[in-house]
Amino acid sequence: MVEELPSVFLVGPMGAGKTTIGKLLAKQLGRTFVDSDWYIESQTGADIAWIFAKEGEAGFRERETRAIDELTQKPHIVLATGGGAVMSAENRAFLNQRGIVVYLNAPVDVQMARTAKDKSRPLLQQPNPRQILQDLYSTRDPLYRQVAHIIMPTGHTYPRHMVNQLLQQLASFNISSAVGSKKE
Ligand SMILES: Nc1ncnc2c1ncn2[C@@H]1O[C@H](COP(=O)(O)OP(=O)(O)OP(=O)(O)O)[C@@H](O)[C@H]1O
Ligand SMILES: O=C(O)C1=C[C@@H](O)[C@@H](O)[C@H](O)C1
Ligand SMILES: [Mg+2]
Repeated sequence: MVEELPSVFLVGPMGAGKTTIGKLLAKQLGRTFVDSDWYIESQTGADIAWIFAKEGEAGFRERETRAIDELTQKPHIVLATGGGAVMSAENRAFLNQRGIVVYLNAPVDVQMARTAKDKSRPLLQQPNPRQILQDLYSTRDPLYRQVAHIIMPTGHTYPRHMVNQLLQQLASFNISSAVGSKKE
């Protein structure tokens, strides 16, 4: 972990709000926001659906580990990770040891509602996405918890309110807002 300016890494399932919250949090902290899914797409020159179709999930995971290794070495950023990033022990060590990890935790019903219309997540393009989200949650929830320094439920809270709550928790890790947290 970089002592002076630790980065904040957001983990959690698809639809938990990592990208949404991450962007707002970075703005409040005056930091650069990076999304590992977007970074992988920009490095590859192709979207995630294309990578899964051409290289399989295994190919995507190799790219993801390279991206997580690289991005977790950057100080002073807010990083939103892909929903499956915690599946690799190597990624978990990079995340847990190099910054403050926040687990954004949303119930499966909420994940379902938030991801239903978006076709960009290849793992959910199946006849029963709810079951897939449920199965992924069962496998991954213990791993998100294992790697996290802070756990925040996101299911029923507006993004701006979530960010204010998160800023309060991050203060105890010496991470503070550059522009001050706004009241709802
Ligand atoms: N706290 C919230 N309240 C209401 N809607 C939200 C909240 N957080 C996110 N959303 C909405 O849910 C959808 C999914 O959010 P987002 O893309 O941020 O999830 P994610 O965790 O980054 O997912 P993925 O792992 O697939 O990248 C978006 O349409 C976003 O606007
Ligand atoms: O939960 C997952 O395994 C994934 C989540 C997304 O963020 C992307 O990283 C990709 O669609 C895989
Ligand atoms: Mg995202």
